[in-house]
Amino acid sequence: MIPPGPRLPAVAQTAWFTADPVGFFESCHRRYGPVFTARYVGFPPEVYVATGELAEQVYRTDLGGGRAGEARRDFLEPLVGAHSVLTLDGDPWWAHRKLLTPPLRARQVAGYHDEITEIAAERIAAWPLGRPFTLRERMQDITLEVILRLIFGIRDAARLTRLRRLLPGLLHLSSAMTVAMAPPGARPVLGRVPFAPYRRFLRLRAEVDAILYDEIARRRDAPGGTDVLGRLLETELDDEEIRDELITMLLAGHETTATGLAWAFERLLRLPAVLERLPDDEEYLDAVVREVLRVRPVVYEAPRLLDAPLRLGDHEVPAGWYAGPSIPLVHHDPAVWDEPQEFRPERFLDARQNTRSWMPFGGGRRFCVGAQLALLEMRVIIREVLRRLDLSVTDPAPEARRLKNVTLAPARRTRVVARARVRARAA
Ligand code: HEM
Repeated sequence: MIPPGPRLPAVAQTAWFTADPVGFFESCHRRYGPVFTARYVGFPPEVYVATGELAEQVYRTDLGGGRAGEARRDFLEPLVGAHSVLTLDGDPWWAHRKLLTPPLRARQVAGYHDEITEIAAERIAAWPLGRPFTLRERMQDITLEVILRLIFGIRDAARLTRLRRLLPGLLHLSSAMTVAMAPPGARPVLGRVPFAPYRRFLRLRAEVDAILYDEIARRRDAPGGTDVLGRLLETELDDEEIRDELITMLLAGHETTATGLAWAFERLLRLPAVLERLPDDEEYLDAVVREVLRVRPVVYEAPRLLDAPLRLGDHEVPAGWYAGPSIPLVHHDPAVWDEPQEFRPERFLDARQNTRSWMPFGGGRRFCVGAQLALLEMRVIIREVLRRLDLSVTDPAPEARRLKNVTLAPARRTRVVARARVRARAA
């Protein structure tokens, strides 16, 4: 039996999902149970599952029968190119994944701790005091810098300045343009239309690529370095493949981590008892980060495009459809999470916690390759902010979750006021 779902026309489901993704998931779940079908304009039907156990069954298709790469390719290829671990599948995917994993392992990224601390301290020192501002952009500024210095390995001040200026615009144009304005078949034409966003995107991309290829050439002449680019240059990847993977890590790791941090402060500033125990208890800080990503997962889904029909309990999902977890629903499964709505970091201090139902980074073989870096960044940046500043919110009401590209972001972008700490917290 095909999983049930709303009878509304696809256009109405798309509008509902876009306006309130979590509300849409919750309503479908209540009405149709833990496996349901949504229909969006321009895409094959998508089946969502609401438990960790069912999600695992979908992730098992990573061994054959499901393609995570193809599910993302149409949106991402204009920016990440044809050689990205995000959009490849099968053997070519594995060839890249094998090379990208070692430099992003926990032990490797631990070596970035001090430099992330420095970047955060430098940036936080420039935040305004005593007047409202939005934290999300400030977090994007920090996570971009981490990528430029520790992944791209760029040290040259002029180059850093140019990329800081170019990359936010490129990312912005690419998300707006690929989804809404440039279906794959129309791209060659749109690329020639003066003033079309797609043409502007191509121009910006060419500017960024010129800098990246130049950097790659320079580094081939002077090998070494502990950044991720240095490690990729030791592999058999050619320049174009390396360029594509650098942009992939930027795209996958910049806005996601910044949004996770924006949610961390959106939650913490409304939870004085939790805030009080921060930031110096490292184990508790780690639990706080994990709990933030549970109650406010940044990425809401991790679909696979099915090559073959997939059985999920009493249901069968046809080949050619998408299947994957609704991550917010899995993270609020009452059979696994005691009082799921409550923010309780202590859950993660308990070693028996069921981690199968915690999937902010997806799962299966396509599990986020940058998860360890993201977790480290979140711990370090939260700690550095709290050591230096007292933050307060401008409006005590919780911020709603809004769709922002592939993420769920705080609607008011985490609006706060900062004051210097009278006595700095212990360093
Ligand atoms: C809080 C921050 C982050 C979140 C919530 C996040 C979430 C995710 C999710 C849900 C997936 C899809 C997994 C799946 O399909 O099962 C993914 C994939 C990926 N992420 Fe992350 N991510 C974050 C940070 C990063 C960072 C910092 C990097 C790199 C530096 C990164 C690189 C990637 C890559 C390359 C993939 C594709 C993996 C593959 O298909 O083999 N992510 N991420």
